[in-house]
Amino acid sequence: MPGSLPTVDFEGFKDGTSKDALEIGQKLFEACRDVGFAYLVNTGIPQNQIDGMFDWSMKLFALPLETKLKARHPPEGWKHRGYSGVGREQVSQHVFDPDELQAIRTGKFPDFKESFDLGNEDSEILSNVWLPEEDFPDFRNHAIDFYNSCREFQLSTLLPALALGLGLPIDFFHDYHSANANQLRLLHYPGAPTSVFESGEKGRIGAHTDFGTATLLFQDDDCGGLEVESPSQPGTFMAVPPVAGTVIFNIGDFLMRWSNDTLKSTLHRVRAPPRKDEDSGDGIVKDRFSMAYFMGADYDKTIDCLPGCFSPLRPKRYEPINAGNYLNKRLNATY
Ligand SMILES: O=C(O)CCC(=O)C(=O)O
Ligand SMILES: [Fe+2]
Repeated sequence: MPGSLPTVDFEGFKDGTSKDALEIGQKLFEACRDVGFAYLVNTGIPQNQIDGMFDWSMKLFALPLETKLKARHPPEGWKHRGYSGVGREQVSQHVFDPDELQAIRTGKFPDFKESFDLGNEDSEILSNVWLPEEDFPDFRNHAIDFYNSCREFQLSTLLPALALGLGLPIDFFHDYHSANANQLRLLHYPGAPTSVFESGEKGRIGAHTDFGTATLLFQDDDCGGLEVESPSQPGTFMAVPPVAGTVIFNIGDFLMRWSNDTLKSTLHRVRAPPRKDEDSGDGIVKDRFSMAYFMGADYDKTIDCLPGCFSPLRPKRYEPINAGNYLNKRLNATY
């Protein structure tokens, strides 16, 4: 078991009809019930594509701010598309001019990160926001291909495995995830002197739960800093270091509610990695890059407690709810 999370290996899952596939589903279910997080291996998402997307992400965030702002995130909180500058989330005003950026650098905003969001390229309601092709040629194609690889794994393997693990028909979740309402977020946490993280002046991402169905999280091999709340000791966070060849998976609040709280949407955060023993001076905490693929349910679907997750002894805790209403309410709250 790398680190402190369970590992689920999808080798041999194929079309999901074998006994091995059922066991994989059960293992995934147990991880989601007991921890809400797992390391996944053999997802079929090509490693060279993951590495390549990290390279694109690094190049994107290294562009001048004026260029990145050509793909500025729309002002509506629910339209998670395009570029958000450092400090944009959590605050209500735009903070894009250099003086304000300096204010952020000197500690006005605790979440020290910038991000770029994209989703279904064919969506009419929620269209992608790209940089002009001449400013950053080929990025668009690569980002869409990577999004599609994540979606392929989600539909061909992950959701079927989850359905099997919950004792549901293998295609149960497909009807609720057919509209391609997912989001890929590229994240960059700039480096800074160790002391500003230690003093609490800056953070990376505060403790939160994700709010959709589930998330695939890719973190760069180098930095570390992701922490997940311990299932046995609430309030205590355990380090979830990067492990080569794995993808991190976690449940979101929407699926937790749908499962009558059988599956856990677990608190997690990113902090600066701990200071190394030999580093007694004011060293620099490295930049960190990560990519999160948030799976979202179709906005027009209404969900009721999953079959098998309620009984006379464990009554339904929640009313049926429309996915669009639920997700929009949550999205608007963070921006
Ligand atoms: O950067 C990370 O590793 C975590 C990101 C995250 O939890 C999020 O964006 O919801
Ligand atoms: Fe998260």
